[in-house]
Amino acid sequence: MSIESVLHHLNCSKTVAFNRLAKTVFTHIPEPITINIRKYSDEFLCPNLLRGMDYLRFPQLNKGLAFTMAERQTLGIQGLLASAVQSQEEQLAICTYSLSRFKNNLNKHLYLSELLDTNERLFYELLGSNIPKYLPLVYTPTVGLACQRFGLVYKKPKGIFISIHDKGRIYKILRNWPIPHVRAICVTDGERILGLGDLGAYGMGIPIGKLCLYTALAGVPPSMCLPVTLDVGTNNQSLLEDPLYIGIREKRVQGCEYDDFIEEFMEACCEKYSHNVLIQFEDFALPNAVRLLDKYKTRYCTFNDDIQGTAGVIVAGMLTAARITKKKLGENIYLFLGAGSAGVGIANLICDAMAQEGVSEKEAVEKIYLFDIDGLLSTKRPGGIPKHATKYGKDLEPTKDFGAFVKTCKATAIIGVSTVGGAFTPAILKQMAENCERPQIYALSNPTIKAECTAQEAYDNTEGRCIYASGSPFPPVKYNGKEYHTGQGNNSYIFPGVSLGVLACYAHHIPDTMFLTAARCLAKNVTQKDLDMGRIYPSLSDIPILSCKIAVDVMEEAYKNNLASVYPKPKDLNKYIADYIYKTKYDDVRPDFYDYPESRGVQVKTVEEMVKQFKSKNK
Ligand SMILES: NC(=O)C1=CN([C@@H]2O[C@H](COP(=O)(O)OP(=O)(O)OC[C@H]3O[C@@H](n4cnc5c(N)ncnc54)[C@H](O)[C@@H]3O)[C@@H](O)[C@H]2O)C=CC1
Ligand SMILES: CC(=O)C(=O)O
Ligand SMILES: [Mg+2]
Repeated sequence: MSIESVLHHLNCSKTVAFNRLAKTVFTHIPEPITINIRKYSDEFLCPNLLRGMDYLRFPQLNKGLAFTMAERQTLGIQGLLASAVQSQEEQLAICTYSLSRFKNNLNKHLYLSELLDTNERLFYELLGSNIPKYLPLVYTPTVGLACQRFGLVYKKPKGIFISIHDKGRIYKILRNWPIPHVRAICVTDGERILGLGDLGAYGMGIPIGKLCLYTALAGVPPSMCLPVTLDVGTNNQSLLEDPLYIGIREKRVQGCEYDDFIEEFMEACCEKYSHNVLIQFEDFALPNAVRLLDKYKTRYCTFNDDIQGTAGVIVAGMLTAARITKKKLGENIYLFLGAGSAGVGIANLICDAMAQEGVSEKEAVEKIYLFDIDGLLSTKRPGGIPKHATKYGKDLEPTKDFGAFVKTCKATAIIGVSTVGGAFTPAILKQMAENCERPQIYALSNPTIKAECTAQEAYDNTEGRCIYASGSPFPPVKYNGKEYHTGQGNNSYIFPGVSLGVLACYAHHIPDTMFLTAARCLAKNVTQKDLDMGRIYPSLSDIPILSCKIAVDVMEEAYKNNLASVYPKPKDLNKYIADYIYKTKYDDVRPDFYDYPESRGVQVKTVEEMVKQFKSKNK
């Protein structure tokens, strides 16, 4: 279809046409788009040319049985649907019930994935209806399993795979994505998927899951998001031999070839989607993660979630813990198990937060100890200290005995980012309880099996005195006849809000300070009720509201530091964000074109009523 025929059909100018089309199909574009229409001529969907069936085929448009009779007649889909007309609430009740019938979480994940392929708004409506219940099904821990089984899970394209053999053609491949106005890309090369190691192209589940959270937790319109997997091979032998493996069956490419490939990818993204397209790096392995962030953070609108997002959420937890312990950040001793992307990212942001308390960098660094697979980061150890963590090297004798060191350094906070499930043994936890009145225990490795200790273990071994957070959710803890609901120290509290703010004001860079801003905003929103329940984070259900607050603070910072590109600055940022975000409720199809009387006449039932009705019918 040529652009000329589209314009002829619409009888209007190119820019007006595009804005009208884009606004109709992707109804959630808040700002006018000024684009080079030629660039998009071969790649956008024109609603006026859509055939009726397309309204059922495209998940962005589909409402299933919720199309009213008037809409069905208007769109020419009468008869393609059964006669019943359902409300979105009724559909939600059916989905809630259907999902509850699956016993296995991977099957639930698959059900949700299919719903996303069928009816996007219903999918997000369902997710939003109970975030604590559904988040673990689209995110950690289930997403880890889905990645491991991605060969079975993979059905329809939800993102783009770019392989090392596509070098020289990345721009062309990006053009194959059917939606033109992508604003946020989440990219992985699959080398460090959660704590599960190198999953190669199976890692695609992660960018898909993270971008789902952009929408579910921050209202970023899904059409703006593009998941990408860079398939540079895998060093995971079992995948290379797995008949179901969907990636290239070669060892990982490294060195200059890898770097050139990433460079071409970054350039192609900007050429295709404008220079401030946001690129979130996710689950890259250690040397690449740190190196690429350093290389690109001042050249592109980019951040590394494992380094910076994680730092934001953990510093927020520590700021909240300070309200319980009555100790400033600078009055603690921090001991890390794991000195990789997450560990050093957190340590660096703790230093930045301490600097705001007036602690010098030297003093801050003195309060932070890190262990990696080779033991304490000691200047005396053979093999030295990895470059990204040099400043944390201590002039102490090398040791690999983390447990003994908990006592030696008198740690008041231990942070597990090691991928070693169960590494915080009962002895270590007991020692923490001796070190201070309210020890902080962060068992952050994902998925659940990789957590350094469970919530229950932490309580049981610290006489219930610990302040605990984990990367994946744990069931409530029972201790001394009381129930505690511990918090999830997961970057999902931070990256959706930061990205929303960055996207909304078209910020062209994302400095580290934005993550401290987000951390402070998150910490400020923890209530006494949260603390009484045993958690240092707000409820997961509050994340959508928190993300909007974080976004507003991020935007304020962007304007203050001349990083924003939307001018004049909106007068009311809260309203601007509220208008910006994706709406999961169905809207009427082309109500301004057609004025059919409503023919539904269906009594709307509540979700509870529907579930009850279904249960009684299916006994
Ligand atoms: N809760 C959250 O929001 C987040 C959690 N994570 C989790 O943290 C873990 C680590 O992630 P990254 O830092 O990105 O990985 P990474 O690969 O960059 O770092 C892992 C670190 O653990 C160390 N390590 C490995 N085995 C060890 C052992 N037996 N003893 C001591 N240290 C050991 C490594 O030497 C390395 O320093 C993963 O499980 C990941 O899922 C990561 C980002 C966010
Ligand atoms: C949460 C996250 O980003 C990770 O475990 O890698
Ligand atoms: Mg990650």
